[in-house]
Amino acid sequence: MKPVATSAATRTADTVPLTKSPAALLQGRNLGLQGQGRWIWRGLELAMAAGERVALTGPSGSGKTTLMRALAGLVPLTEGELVLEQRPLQHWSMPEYRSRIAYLAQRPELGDGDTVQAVLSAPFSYRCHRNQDYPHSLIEQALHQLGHDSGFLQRPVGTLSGGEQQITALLRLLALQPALLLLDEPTAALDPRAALAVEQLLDAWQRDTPGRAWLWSSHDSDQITRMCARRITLP
Ligand SMILES: Nc1ncnc2c1ncn2[C@@H]1O[C@H](COP(=O)(O)OP(=O)(O)OP(=O)(O)O)[C@@H](O)[C@H]1O
Repeated sequence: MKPVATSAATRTADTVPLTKSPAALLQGRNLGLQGQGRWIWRGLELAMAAGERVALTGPSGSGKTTLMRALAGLVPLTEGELVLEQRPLQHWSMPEYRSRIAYLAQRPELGDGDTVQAVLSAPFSYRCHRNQDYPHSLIEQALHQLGHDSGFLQRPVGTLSGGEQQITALLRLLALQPALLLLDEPTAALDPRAALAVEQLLDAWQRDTPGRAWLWSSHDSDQITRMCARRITLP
């Protein structure tokens, strides 16, 4: 894993040259994002292979959240190109792209009127997921692993704690079986025991199907060591 050289004016990240590899999952070339008249990051080169567990680290304000949002297609890049599974971003429909690469926000939006069950099953009514069935047993099993019974599914999301909202958002992503998870401080709102349960759940999710990968942002260096094999660091 050799860092790709960039000019002195640009930021660098740990990269792997993957252009021709059939296992290439996500590649970002010369990525740059401008916000309010300044570059948040620029000249980023990054690559992830199928099956990789990668950490995204860097000081507060270095742009980890904005990078994840850009990789997820939620924020348009100012410069650069994204290639997912050998296909440039512009050749994907956004719903299809977002079903392959899923972003878990630090403070996810769930609405406040619906139950957990309604939030989890809503994406399956979208056209892009019409060929997928809602995975009842996967969700039941995951809930059990996280220490909740099926009564959790009937809770109105407006009554959930921050940690419970994070868990609900994570389950919503896992139900759609993406290839790449972008996890933005996924356990920040959880107590240590619940955080460990989420780590175990994600570990099992990743091992379950070859090729599943994640990019995991956390300020907890012990967690990064447990959950990631290499890191991309923003300066
Ligand atoms: N939409 C936006 N427009 C302009 N600037 C933005 C926008 N979103 C974020 N920023 C700025 O980009 C910088 C990076 O923010 P970001 O939240 O990505 O950092 P971070 O590394 O995730 O921080 P933390 O570790 O504290 O969560 C900050 O200075 C932030 O104010």
